[in-house]
Amino acid sequence: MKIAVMGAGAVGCYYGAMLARAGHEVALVGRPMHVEAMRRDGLRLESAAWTGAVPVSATTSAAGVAGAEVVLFCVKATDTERTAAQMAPHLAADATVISLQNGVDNVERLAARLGQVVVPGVVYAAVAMAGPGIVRHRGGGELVLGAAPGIECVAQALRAAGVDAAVSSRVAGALWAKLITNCAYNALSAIVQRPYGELVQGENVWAVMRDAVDECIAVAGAAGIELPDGIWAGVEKIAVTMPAQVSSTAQDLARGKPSEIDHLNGYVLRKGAQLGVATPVNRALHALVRLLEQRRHGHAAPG
Ligand SMILES: NC(=O)C1=CN([C@@H]2O[C@H](COP(=O)(O)OP(=O)(O)OC[C@H]3O[C@@H](n4cnc5c(N)ncnc54)[C@H](OP(=O)(O)O)[C@@H]3O)[C@@H](O)[C@H]2O)C=CC1
Ligand SMILES: CC(C)(CO)C(=O)C(=O)O
Repeated sequence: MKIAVMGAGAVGCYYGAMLARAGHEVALVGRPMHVEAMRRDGLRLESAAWTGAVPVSATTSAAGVAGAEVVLFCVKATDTERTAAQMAPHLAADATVISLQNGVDNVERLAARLGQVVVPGVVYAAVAMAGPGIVRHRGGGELVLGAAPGIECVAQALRAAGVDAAVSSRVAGALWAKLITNCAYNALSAIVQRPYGELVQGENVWAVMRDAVDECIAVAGAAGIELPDGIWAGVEKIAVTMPAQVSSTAQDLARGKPSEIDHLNGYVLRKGAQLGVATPVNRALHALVRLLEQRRHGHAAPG
């Protein structure tokens, strides 16, 4: 299968490496530092199960998606529109485009720019770039893909490559469940720059998380989303299974990069406003992260 990865970062390089290792033709579109390393040394995957380099083709140009049967769209939610516009002129009309991103609105925004169907994907992985052209797998890797024509074939290729990939007609609920977990942890962990295990020991932290989650559940209900059972239990589990983890929002802030907060708590408060559901806790968490982002970008308040 001819596969392109748009956004050669942690997620794109992980699934790209797994598919390339299984013999698929993989082309990655990414930043010069990673592209140069991949062209020179291949794409290196470091995981408990397997470590090594796989040959891939790599380019900094969005034209790298030309001719691909499957495109894994793996940029941050903040880059969706801009990247889609770069990719659109090169994309085959019958390519299967899969969004592997956090947030529930990427598919809609991407499809509007591309003028073609986009398949939602939920990513349950812990992966990070460990250097130019090097991706480190820390755990997980499961994918849930939305039901769509031809998608079972892609899921089969992923499974044969060692990725636990399922197809579900209830992917919207799964995406929202992930969004709700992000709304509970990401901003709090970013504001105090603390891992989850420590975070939840703070006074009233569980109560704040519960309030944020309840608001999200109310917004999802008003939006007609069928959530899976056990949302709060799933949220509680994260502090136990990942006590040493800081959120991706915390990592973005620490690196001075824009975070995805507008597509996490920010999305919930916009959707809540549209649907007449109050979201004061999500609004406060969003506002605090935005203030921190501005401070880190040099827009400090006078005095
Ligand atoms: N990392 C993880 O474990 C998980 C991540 N996710 C989600 O997956 C998505 C991707 O995350 P992740 O892989 O961590 O992010 P990364 O920032 O590691 O990867 C995205 C890469 O794409 C690059 N990029 C952005 N726009 C373009 C473009 N137009 N052309 C070429 N390259 C581009 C970025 O460069 P630059 O930074 O310079 O813009 C970056 O190197 C996010 O929505 C995230 O929330 C979900 C589950 C787990
Ligand atoms: C699941 C969680 C909260 C794990 O860190 C995450 O997706 C993130 O940090 O963005």
